[in-house]
Amino acid sequence: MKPHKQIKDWGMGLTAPLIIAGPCSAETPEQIGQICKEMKEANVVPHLFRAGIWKPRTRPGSFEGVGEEGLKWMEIVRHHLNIPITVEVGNASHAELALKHKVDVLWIGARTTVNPFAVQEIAEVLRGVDIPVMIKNPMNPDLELWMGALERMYAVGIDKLAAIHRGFSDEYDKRYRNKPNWSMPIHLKREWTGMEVINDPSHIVGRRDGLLEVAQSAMNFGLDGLMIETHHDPDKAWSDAKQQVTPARLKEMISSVDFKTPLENMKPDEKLQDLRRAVDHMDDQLLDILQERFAAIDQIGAHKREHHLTVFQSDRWKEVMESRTRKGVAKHLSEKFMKELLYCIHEESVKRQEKQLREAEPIKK
Ligand SMILES: C=C(O[C@@H]1C=C(C(=O)O)C=C[C@H]1O)C(=O)O
Repeated sequence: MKPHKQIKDWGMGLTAPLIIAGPCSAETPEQIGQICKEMKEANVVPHLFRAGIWKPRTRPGSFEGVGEEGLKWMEIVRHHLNIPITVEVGNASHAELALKHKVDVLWIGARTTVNPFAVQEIAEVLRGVDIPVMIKNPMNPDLELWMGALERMYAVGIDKLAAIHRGFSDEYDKRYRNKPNWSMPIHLKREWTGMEVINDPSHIVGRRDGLLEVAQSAMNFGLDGLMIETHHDPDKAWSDAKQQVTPARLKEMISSVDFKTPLENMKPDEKLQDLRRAVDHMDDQLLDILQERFAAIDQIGAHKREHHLTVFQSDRWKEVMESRTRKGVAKHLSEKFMKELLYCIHEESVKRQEKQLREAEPIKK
């Protein structure tokens, strides 16, 4: 597959870390004008201005966005700040209207990403159009669905792509509106080389406090930008009042975040090179040990075949799991990590042994 175009190649003078800010919803032309004015005064002009035009609300009856009219107000942003604009599109007609009003960048929200029909319909409208699209993670932590939406865009010729991590709904963990799952963006970056992932702390936290902490974690993990909902009078906002910040606060936040450098295009220094050589050596040792362990597992498998024993032995497995987890925890490895590691090793052991049995004794008909 030919590589997609990263933010720096979108032809808009943008670079990562990308800062996207603007209100949850466009409300009135005055509101958009006031936010722009305060951004300018606070000297915090984002790279990309966001505004929700159509709001997917959980239940009908609350403010559902101003619709097409709001797209006309985006001219106000161009006039005051002269920066590109991004809006969310949730269906084909939104996409048509956004193109008609020359929106610069589109994003697809979490509630749309979960639905391949809707994503495909939007993709059909965008077929052959040169416009960047950002895809928010689906509501549930399903990497395939997230990748699928990016692939649907890529398949119709949209090669200017980025993803947005906005967290996942979690009915038990009330610390967050949408709990971050840092493994997901990292996994996406591993699966799709060069895919940039913007972080959306506003939807993750759902409140003003705690935004900075999440934004910093995103930068520590190596994410590629921040989308922060910004309103001149957050408490009076027509949607998401609790999580929006003023332009002045946005400025403080952006100044306090420590934007880290990805090493990708730089030569690591001597110290890092030495430490990585040590890690390379230890990984080789780990592999040698694993090879020896699986050789022993194979011998146990041969013994089981001879004595007609099942491969899975629950008592032994329980003992292995409990004792190794205890030892690992004593060595400051987390219990979760120990369990996942041991599950993975055990799964491979029983699969190898079962294959041994199957191949040694083909089923006779
Ligand atoms: C190796 C064995 O087979 C399986 C694999 C185990 C392991 O990987 O440690 C433990 C128990 C069994 O489910 C065994 O029975 O000892």
